[in-house]
Amino acid sequence: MDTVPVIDVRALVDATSSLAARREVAARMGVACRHNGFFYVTGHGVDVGLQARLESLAREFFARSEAEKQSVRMALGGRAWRGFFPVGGELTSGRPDRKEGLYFGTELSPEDPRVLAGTPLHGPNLFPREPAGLGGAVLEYMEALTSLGHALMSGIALSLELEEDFFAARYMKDPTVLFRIFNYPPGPEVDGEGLPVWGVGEHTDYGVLTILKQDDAGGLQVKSRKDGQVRWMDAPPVEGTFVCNIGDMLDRMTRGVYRSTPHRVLNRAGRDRLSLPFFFDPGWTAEIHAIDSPVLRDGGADDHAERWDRQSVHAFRGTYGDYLLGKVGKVFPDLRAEVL
Ligand SMILES: O=C(O)CCC(=O)C(=O)O
Ligand SMILES: [Fe+2]
Repeated sequence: MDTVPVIDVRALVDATSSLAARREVAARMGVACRHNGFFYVTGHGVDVGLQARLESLAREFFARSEAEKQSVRMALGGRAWRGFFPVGGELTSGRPDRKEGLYFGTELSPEDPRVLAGTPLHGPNLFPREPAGLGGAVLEYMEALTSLGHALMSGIALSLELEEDFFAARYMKDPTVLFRIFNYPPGPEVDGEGLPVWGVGEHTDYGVLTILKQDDAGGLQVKSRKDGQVRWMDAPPVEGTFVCNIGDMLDRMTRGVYRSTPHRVLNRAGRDRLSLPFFFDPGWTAEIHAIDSPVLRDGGADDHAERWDRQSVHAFRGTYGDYLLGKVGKVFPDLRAEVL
């Protein structure tokens, strides 16, 4: 399998589908998850008009002046960790990425007990005043993608011979939802010292499932292993699809049978690249455990020596909130000191 497979997930989204049809989709997802952990989805039912509106409003935002964009800078979002960061502001893999972005998450009122208690990454969003419709479109999109996330997780549960609501019941009753909009400006592929300048450096995602909308610029690459050889393969834009990939927590839960696969971005299009990753992850206080299932008895080998961060997800004990905080603190070192 040298390309990222395209899977029609209509049966998972459609409440009237047969169990046999859902199992068939799940089986395809299972193959993709055991292989590279990446697949495209079609038949997802997310409104095309909403996607187009969001994309165009996002482009409008990034085209504004730095000063306007800074009016919603992340430091103003405080512990909720929301808002704008400029190009070079995020260090995914220890070095500054060539991207700017907006961070969003579940909209919580300042009176929510978790916000009152000062829980990091919880709070109201920091929406720009202009373009005026952006905040509303983001909320609508997050709601649509949350439904899709539940549908896809039911497929992943079936693929592991678990109850369809396994993840919904145990981990995602109150999922941690983070949503980002990134703009990758064009630029030279190497810096003054000849080192590559990534849009996003090599990394794995932290949670369970990422659902990514990318524009037509391309540049996303997935690390693949074949006969012991590492190869970077392209995950090019495919009209009407989302790219899905699994994160560290599903790797942990499946004992490494479903691997969180490293990926990176290099914008070679010579123009801006827009991408919108949606992270559908376990509840903040959910304790992450390996799933007890015959299918997962012979888990994959511990891979920490080969991982980009040299950490073992299998040695991790704690809640998803603990895991996530450890990671975000590293990618925004300045902000960490300021707001956490
Ligand atoms: O922009 C992309 O295509 C990928 C972004 C990504 O990997 C991430 O945000 O975790
Ligand atoms: Fe990622």
